Amino acid sequence: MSASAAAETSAATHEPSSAPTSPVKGRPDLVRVAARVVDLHKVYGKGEAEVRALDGVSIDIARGEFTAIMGPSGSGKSTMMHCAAGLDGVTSGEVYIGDVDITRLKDKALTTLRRDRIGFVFQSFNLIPTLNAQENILLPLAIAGRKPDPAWFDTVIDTVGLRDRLSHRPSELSGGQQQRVACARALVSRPEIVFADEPTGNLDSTSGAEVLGFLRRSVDEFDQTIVMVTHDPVAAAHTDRVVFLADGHVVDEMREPTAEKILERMKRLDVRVRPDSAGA
Ligand SMILES: Nc1ncnc2c1ncn2[C@@H]1O[C@H](COP(=O)(O)OP(=O)(O)OP(=O)(O)O)[C@@H](O)[C@H]1O
Repeated sequence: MSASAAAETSAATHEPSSAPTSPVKGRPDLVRVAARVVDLHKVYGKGEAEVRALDGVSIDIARGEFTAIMGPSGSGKSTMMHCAAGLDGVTSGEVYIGDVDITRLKDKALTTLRRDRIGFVFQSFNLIPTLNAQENILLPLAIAGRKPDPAWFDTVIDTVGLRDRLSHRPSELSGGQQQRVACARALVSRPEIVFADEPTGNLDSTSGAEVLGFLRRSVDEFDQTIVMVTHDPVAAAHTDRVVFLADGHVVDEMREPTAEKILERMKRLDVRVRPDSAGA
């Protein structure tokens, strides 16, 4: 995705995240759920080249929780996140953001929903090189024709610790600082949910810990909902809940995760996926 497209999809209203909480008719359970995928299937290719990347995945993402999606390489993590965030179409199944099944939306409505209700953080930051940090952070709101809430902007800037870097361009910032700009950009519009795809994948452990600390604070202090795809058990240990995928299926989940417990679980998944490594 281009940086501008990423910025556009990050744009959102600055209404608080409580926006659309009315239950789907007959589905009062959806009130507590920020996002939900139901029996999701995603098939790439045809015939001999067919890959069943997701094979009946159902996950509820509770409001105000930090959820990690983990699993071996090729297990379907990125596909799941892209389908859940409306960046990719599904083969079958339902995907709810709040109470809206986004698989039923036409392109324009889907683009608007992504812009107004979802924040994105990508591994590669996706900042606009010619804009300074403040302009990057505010770009999605500018594209949406909205003004930032000054008090909320201040809160976000202080939380990510970027106050003295606002006039710097991305090339003048460290990787960790750039990712904090990207996090601020995702959060300044108060989206209902933030999807983060390997947000610490390009960072050293210190910068990664800073970014994860910030994401954690945004959940604890601002009631943000975050879904993060990661390979890193240390990163996933910052979350409330880890959902494990293998071969396009949800195979387990863990609450109050620790890096040790996650590592142990991942080892068993790797053995399942690659039986040859069982004795290794
Ligand atoms: N555009 C595509 N066309 C064909 N196959 C694809 C495509 N995208 C993904 N796949 C396949 O779908 C399966 C799931 O891929 P996905 O990228 O979701 O896995 P992942 O768990 O995110 O992997 P990784 O940890 O390596 O990033 C893999 O077998 C992959 O090769």
